[in-house]
Amino acid sequence: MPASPSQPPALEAAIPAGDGTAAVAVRIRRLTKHFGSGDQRVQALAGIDLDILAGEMTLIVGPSGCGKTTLLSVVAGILDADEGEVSIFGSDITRMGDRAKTRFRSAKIGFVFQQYNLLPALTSAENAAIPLVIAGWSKAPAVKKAADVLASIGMGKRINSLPSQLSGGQMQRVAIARALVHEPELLVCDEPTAALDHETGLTVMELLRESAVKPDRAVVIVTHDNRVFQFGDRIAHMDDGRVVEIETRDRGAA
Ligand SMILES: Nc1ncnc2c1ncn2[C@@H]1O[C@H](COP(=O)(O)OP(=O)(O)OP(=O)(O)O)[C@@H](O)[C@H]1O
Repeated sequence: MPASPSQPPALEAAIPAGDGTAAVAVRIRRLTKHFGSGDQRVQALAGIDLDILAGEMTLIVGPSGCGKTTLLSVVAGILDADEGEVSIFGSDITRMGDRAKTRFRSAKIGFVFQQYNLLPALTSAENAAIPLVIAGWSKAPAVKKAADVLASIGMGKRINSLPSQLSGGQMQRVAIARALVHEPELLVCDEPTAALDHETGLTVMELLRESAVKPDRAVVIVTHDNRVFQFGDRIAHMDDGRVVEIETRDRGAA
């Protein structure tokens, strides 16, 4: 169980040592972030130290308001931290200017959200092709590659469907294809199963493990859903803006 927030563990306890073989994909040190000021001031991140390893799925869990989404947003370069370091495969995004960060984010990071955020007038393949078009690909090869990714995740018969013709689980598959199409080094997911029924949520987590966990890529998932904890290699428990415990799952024995 997570430690009590009144008894924060020693810094070393919050940093997984790993077995020395896995590369650190995301190195987070002394990360702080607050919102508001005066009476309204909220310390959302109170000094996060965490290593996220390549080749693993790391889950970030904890009670509502503990800072999970804030942490994910800073790691994804969507939100600026107050202080601290976030190095993604060696590049410290907290030191980048806005334009460099936007470029870095488009090239290196894929996103999956609770709401699928698909464009309603575009087909599955066109939606999934968006990161490639943003990266400068012309439409035909981008849609072709997106269709191949969709086919690889069981959506081959749905490449020409509009979002309104898809179930929630199918829309989330399209969102996963869109997140993976440009082969990002880091995949971040915010509550990817929250809008899905239990069975579909498990299928989406299995799909994320199969398609996204690779030796040279890291996957980070914020979730409330304790039914999907079994899919994580590492579970970082947060409370009150801190990482209070890291659980390691031996998936080889699972
Ligand atoms: N834009 C904002 N303005 C003001 N306060 C904010 C903002 N975003 C988050 N907070 C506050 O920061 C704290 C951490 O919020 P955050 O959304 O990161 O928590 P969470 O663990 O993701 O919560 P949940 O599980 O409910 O989504 C909370 O107290 C929240 O009210």
